[in-house]
Amino acid sequence: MSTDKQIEWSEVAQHNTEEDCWIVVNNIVYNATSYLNDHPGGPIVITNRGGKDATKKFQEAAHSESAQKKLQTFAIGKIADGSTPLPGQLDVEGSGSQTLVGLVVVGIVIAFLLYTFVFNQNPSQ
Ligand code: HEM
Repeated sequence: MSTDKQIEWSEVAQHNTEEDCWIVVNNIVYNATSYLNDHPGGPIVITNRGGKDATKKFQEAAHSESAQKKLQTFAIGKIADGSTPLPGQLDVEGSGSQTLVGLVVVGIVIAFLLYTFVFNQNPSQ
């Protein structure tokens, strides 16, 4: 399908349901609605990114070449020149900082366990 049409991020944001699900991968806009129930990874991973950028998630899933070709068949346009994503629409910073929070929590738990069971044994018992 043609990708000449220019689409604003604000327009993409409105297509974020199971009945009407657009995602963006590398600044190309895809209408994934008809594919949701055929997706081998399930519909939810796609609808989670509905109305948003899905570039990072799509790459993280290490999709095959045929999956990339399949994706191209759903192209409906590209992000308009100069259009800026709304807050939370990009697929970059959010998950990175969540990973960091997760690591800090795991670190605190390990430090607590070490302190309780290794360093804090009472010698008088
Ligand atoms: C219209 C967009 C998409 C198409 C056409 C597509 C296509 C496919 C295809 C054909 C497979 C089977 C394996 C392969 O050939 O690589 C697959 C698997 C998978 N996809 Fe997608 N995908 C899309 C979007 C997404 C998105 C946005 C995510 C994540 C947010 C995702 C996550 C996955 C995962 C996790 C699997 C592995 C499932 C498994 O092996 O159990 N996909 N996808």
